Amino acid sequence: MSGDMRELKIEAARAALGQVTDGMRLGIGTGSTAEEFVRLLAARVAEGFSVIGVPTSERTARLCVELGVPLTTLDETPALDLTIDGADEVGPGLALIKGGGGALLREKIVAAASRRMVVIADKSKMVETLGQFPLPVEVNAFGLRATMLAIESAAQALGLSGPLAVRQAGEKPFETDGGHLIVDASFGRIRDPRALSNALHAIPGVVEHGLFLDLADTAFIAGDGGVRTVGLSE
Ligand SMILES: O=C(CO)[C@H](O)[C@H](O)COP(=O)(O)O
Repeated sequence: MSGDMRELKIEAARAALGQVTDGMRLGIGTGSTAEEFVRLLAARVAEGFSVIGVPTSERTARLCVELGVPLTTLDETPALDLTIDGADEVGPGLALIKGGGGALLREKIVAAASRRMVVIADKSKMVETLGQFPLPVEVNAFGLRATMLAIESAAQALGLSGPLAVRQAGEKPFETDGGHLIVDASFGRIRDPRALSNALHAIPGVVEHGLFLDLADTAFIAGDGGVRTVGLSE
């Protein structure tokens, strides 16, 4: 990652930190941008700021522990004030593609348990139509081929097609924190994300997918001219 790109992620994360107030119960996202947020948050905690966080992945949990950000679980704290997370794509109406880091299931559970979700990203993530980034679909390993066929035909019924790839981690399939697999679906432009979301949810082997609809209310998008605040109407 170039230094400039990292700087943009830090700027977006800093803007999101401005939304955090003392005593908040936070959902803490996954990925390189969310990790910049954790670093900034940890510095505030070291100054005496009091927050408690639910991490959206084991990776984020490890970083929080290392940097001294207090953690809880969603079972102990089932209602959160604010989730801050990155995204792979940010489309109109703050529809998102997430799951590039493989944490989409916990990310969606945590975001849905939060009163608000704020997205932090650099400008490269803003798109007119979702789908240039392959859509991650978390699936149960049982019946993988049947599930992939079902995904293919559900997509086809919506006029979508393209290769499906089981995500790999070196020689082996990538395994999520929940012990599932990820199928990355390169459908191209997804003109009706809601229809695709519903169709994927109807497939028994699909655990969850990376379309985040009606979850985020604000995005802080960092570009060369500074950080742009994007609301639901944009
Ligand atoms: O959804 C995610 C992880 O599952 C990440 O938020 C997404 O992949 C963006 O990551 P980064 O900030 O590293 O670009």
